[in-house]
Amino acid sequence: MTEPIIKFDKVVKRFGSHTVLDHLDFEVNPGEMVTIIGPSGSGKSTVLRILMTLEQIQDGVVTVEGEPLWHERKNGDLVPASEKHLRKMREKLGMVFQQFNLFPHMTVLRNLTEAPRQVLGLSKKDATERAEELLERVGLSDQASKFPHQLSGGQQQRVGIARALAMRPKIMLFDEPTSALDPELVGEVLKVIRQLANEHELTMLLVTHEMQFARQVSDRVCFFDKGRIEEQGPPDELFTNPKRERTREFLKAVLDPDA
Ligand SMILES: Nc1ncnc2c1ncn2[C@@H]1O[C@H](COP(=O)(O)OP(=O)(O)OP(=O)(O)O)[C@@H](O)[C@H]1O
Repeated sequence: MTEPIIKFDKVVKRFGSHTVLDHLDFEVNPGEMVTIIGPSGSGKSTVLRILMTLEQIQDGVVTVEGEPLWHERKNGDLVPASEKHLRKMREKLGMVFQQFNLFPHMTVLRNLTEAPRQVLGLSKKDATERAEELLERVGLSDQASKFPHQLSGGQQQRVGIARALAMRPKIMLFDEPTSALDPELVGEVLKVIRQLANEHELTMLLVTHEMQFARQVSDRVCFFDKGRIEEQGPPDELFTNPKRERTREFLKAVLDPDA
């Protein structure tokens, strides 16, 4: 049996007295494309932020490629992770944010070369070659010398995807990557994500409100509610024949809001 590349084992996440993830068990297999859907506040983004080490957990264990993320093994025990361990683990993951989060004062090319040079120690030539190849993949070869504010939202988000890919992560996390975009710009970003999913080289975890897209590209859809997975399965099953009442209510509300 394949070992999961991501595993949440009874993970608890609280903000003050508010429990956002309640003993969450969740696994993703290598090369899998998993979409997380669910109501606002159900903890979807928190799952990604924990994986990106942007949020700490209060209980349970998260493992990435079989190694604990927030802990280190010392003499057979799990102890809180050092900054060095977190840095090493973080290199396995890339994240694309809702608000793009590009460096505003750097050109598109520099946005892509900065981390590979600073963090991975690539030469300027190698980082530039890698960046140019990625810009071609996301259809932005002619925009390399522009600054982010000179691009449309859809183009900025494609730079955001290329920038995350420039670090050659094994896992890509997408946090509602199209929700800040004008409707006519959503398609160009989904097209790039679809290409990546079709290549099957990366493990991908996508939080989205784009239900049709989730249905088309995912290997598995997880419906989150109140910090737990209420239901999960292949998209055709979950969308056409949801087993849980809560899933049915949610899908009805988002797919047929006027009914
Ligand atoms: N830094 C924080 N401090 C306090 N509460 C937070 C913080 N971040 C998130 N929360 C709370 O945690 C809960 C889950 O947030 P999360 O962003 O994971 O939800 P979500 O399912 O992604 O929702 P949405 O679809 O609206 O983005 C929410 O109730 C939110 O208010």
